[in-house]
Amino acid sequence: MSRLIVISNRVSVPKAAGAAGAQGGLAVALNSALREHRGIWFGWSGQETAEFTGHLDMQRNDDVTTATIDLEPQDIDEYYNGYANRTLWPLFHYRIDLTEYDRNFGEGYERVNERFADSVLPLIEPEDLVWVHDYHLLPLGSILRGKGVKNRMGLFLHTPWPPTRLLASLPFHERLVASMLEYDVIGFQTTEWLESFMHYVQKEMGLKVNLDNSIDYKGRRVVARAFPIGIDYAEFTQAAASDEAGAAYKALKSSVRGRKILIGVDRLDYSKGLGERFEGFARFLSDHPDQAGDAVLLQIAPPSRGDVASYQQIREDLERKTGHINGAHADVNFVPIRYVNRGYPRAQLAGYYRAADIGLVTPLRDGMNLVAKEYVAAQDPEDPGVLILSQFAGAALQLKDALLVNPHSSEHLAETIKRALDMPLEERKRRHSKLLASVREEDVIHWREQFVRALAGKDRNRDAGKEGAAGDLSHDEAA
Ligand SMILES: O=P(O)(O)OC[C@H]1O[C@H](O[C@H]2O[C@H](CO)[C@@H](O)[C@H](O)[C@H]2O)[C@H](O)[C@@H](O)[C@@H]1O
Ligand SMILES: O=c1ccn([C@@H]2O[C@H](COP(=O)(O)OP(=O)(O)O)[C@@H](O)[C@H]2O)c(=O)[nH]1
Repeated sequence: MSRLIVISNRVSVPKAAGAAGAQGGLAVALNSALREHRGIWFGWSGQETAEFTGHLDMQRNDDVTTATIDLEPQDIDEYYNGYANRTLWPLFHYRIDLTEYDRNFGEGYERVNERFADSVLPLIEPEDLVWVHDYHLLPLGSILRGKGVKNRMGLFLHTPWPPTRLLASLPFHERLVASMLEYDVIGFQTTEWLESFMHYVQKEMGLKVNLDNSIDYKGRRVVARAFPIGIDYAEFTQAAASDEAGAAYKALKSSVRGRKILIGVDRLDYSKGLGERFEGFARFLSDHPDQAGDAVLLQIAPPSRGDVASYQQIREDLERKTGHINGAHADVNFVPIRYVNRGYPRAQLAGYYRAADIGLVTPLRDGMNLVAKEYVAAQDPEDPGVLILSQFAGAALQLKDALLVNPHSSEHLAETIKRALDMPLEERKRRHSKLLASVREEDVIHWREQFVRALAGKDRNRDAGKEGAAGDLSHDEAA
């Protein structure tokens, strides 16, 4: 088995994982994938240093070797807070109103990608498979090729890929996409994002997409496919069975005194649709005064990317909105929205998920959304809660037995909350067993195996026409 060199913006040391609580889905997924492979996980330490030195901090924990570098403040500003999270993140989540273009961000992004390439280069051996993650590092493969790396290299994008007309608003978009075509494999979460990418390369670059999902570019062949990420089902269900989960379950249940519980768990990010969710819940409270005192929404929202103005803004907006809704609907011994700005370890989350009658996962746009899958995995199959899921989350393409909603419509959200609260046990069980089968089978191990197999070049030509393959598309007409 070839060694894996995994490269992502952030590296999370496994010992700390779970305890920190505020980590996103990427860290959760990669920790578990790396435990299975010999190899190295390389990226930014999350720390800053006065001046960039390129010093590699190597550590081995829990069978995962990590190699991290510190970045200097200008790098963090221009690359992470700048081009990654003020330009690409909003654009990739269809928010061109929030997308900022600044020449310095672009330069910082390229400089940090160069720094990543120079630092990881000595760690790459000839037979290694190189697996790069996410929008922070789109040009890394092309920079490594320029430095002589001949290894098989793949990119997996954890976010959506935007429609061509939106992407065309990004200065130098052609150069960015052309750099991605230096990878051997490009993976997306869903066929929807894959179709948008294929549309771009055909319409903007005039390239032909072959029937086996490949694109021929400058004498090389690149395969693009959908690989929907999953949760570490075995690890998660073990955490869900722990004493910590049991204690969290009991504490939450007893605190609501017999009321129904709705739960949301999201990084504090405008893409997660928290404001719209609160509006939908408020509408439910107004439309159903008879049930209004019987339901509590617990929203866990650890702060994220707090140096970026749009994240400061969403935090302020949500504080105002929560205060307003609670002011209008609270009683002396009852507050309808419990809004908590901190992260929790996953075992504790598992207990909260299980205690909740409804999982409210309503992003306006999301690459996948692992919280939706964790909510399903945490339920009691004999008395499961109901998952309400945004039609715009990548997860909606797999979790079709959830109650799918349009998160922009407070009316639709309110009606769906009512429907979920009134849903008979038999229907809850029927829906849950189908959701559970998908979450259990399409787990993170399946995701990793599928991607690594494609990266190793073992399934070329094999997947045309399968679910998730570009063979699903009409190549000239994909939108
Ligand atoms: O590292 P941060 O800036 O704190 O952000 C956390 C992660 O957020 C994003 O997660 C995405 O990956 C998930 C797993 O594939 C997916 O379920 C979710 O829909 C995505 O939003 C981001 O893409 C990661 O790079 C960040 O680490
Ligand atoms: O307090 C928290 C909030 C979230 N998470 C984890 O962070 C991940 C969020 O992943 P998701 O794909 O839903 O969204 P992302 O944050 O990556 O956009 C999930 O595994 C959550 O269990 C956590 O451990 N503690």
